Amino acid sequence: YDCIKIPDNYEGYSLDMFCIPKHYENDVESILIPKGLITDRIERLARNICCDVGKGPLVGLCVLKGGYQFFGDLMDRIRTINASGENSVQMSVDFIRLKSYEDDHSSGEVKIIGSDDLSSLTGKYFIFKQDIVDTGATMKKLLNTLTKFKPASIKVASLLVKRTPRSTGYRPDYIGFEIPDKFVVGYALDYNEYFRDLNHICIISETGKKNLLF
Ligand SMILES: Oc1ncnc2c1N=NC2
Repeated sequence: YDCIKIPDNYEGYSLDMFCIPKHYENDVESILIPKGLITDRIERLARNICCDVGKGPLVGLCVLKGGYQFFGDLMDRIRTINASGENSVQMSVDFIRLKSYEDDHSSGEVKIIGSDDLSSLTGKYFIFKQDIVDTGATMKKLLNTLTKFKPASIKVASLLVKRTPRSTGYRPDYIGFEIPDKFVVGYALDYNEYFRDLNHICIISETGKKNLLF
């Protein structure tokens, strides 16, 4: 499947065109992807996934924290499709957090914490929901770690993929938008835990970067 490619020189929408919480109006440069566009794009991603997954069962794996908004919205659309379509897919969910090993040179694996029981993955179809794939390094490590559990198939859905020279070239199976190499926030994407309560995907301002540092 192809995805929506936002060009490098795209400036986004002015803050005056949409609603931004007052507490962020100085920390955001422009609106890159308004919430409504995200919602409509997710509806199509859900249809693509349902077409491919066949009879399932499907395990939806949410990579916290950044993925929770995308995960919730995508699973909601898949449920709607299941409720109305002629073929439906039984779904379950699991939530994981990732910690890269302290001695980061490690065997290209990441530590997965918080999931119920990864051995339940064996023989199941599954869809990862990732908020953003930047270099793709974490995703590759994660897939390394998970294939050990012999799932029937692993597919990855990412709302965003960054066009960056630092990319490992990893491409998820379902992508919402390909974006320029800029730091984006909102729709659960954070900067030092800020902006998770911002609906639209925005470009952070220089002021924001300075004010909201650790
Ligand atoms: O642009 C980004 N915004 C938030 N979080 C991350 C980003 N890139 N990698 C992680």
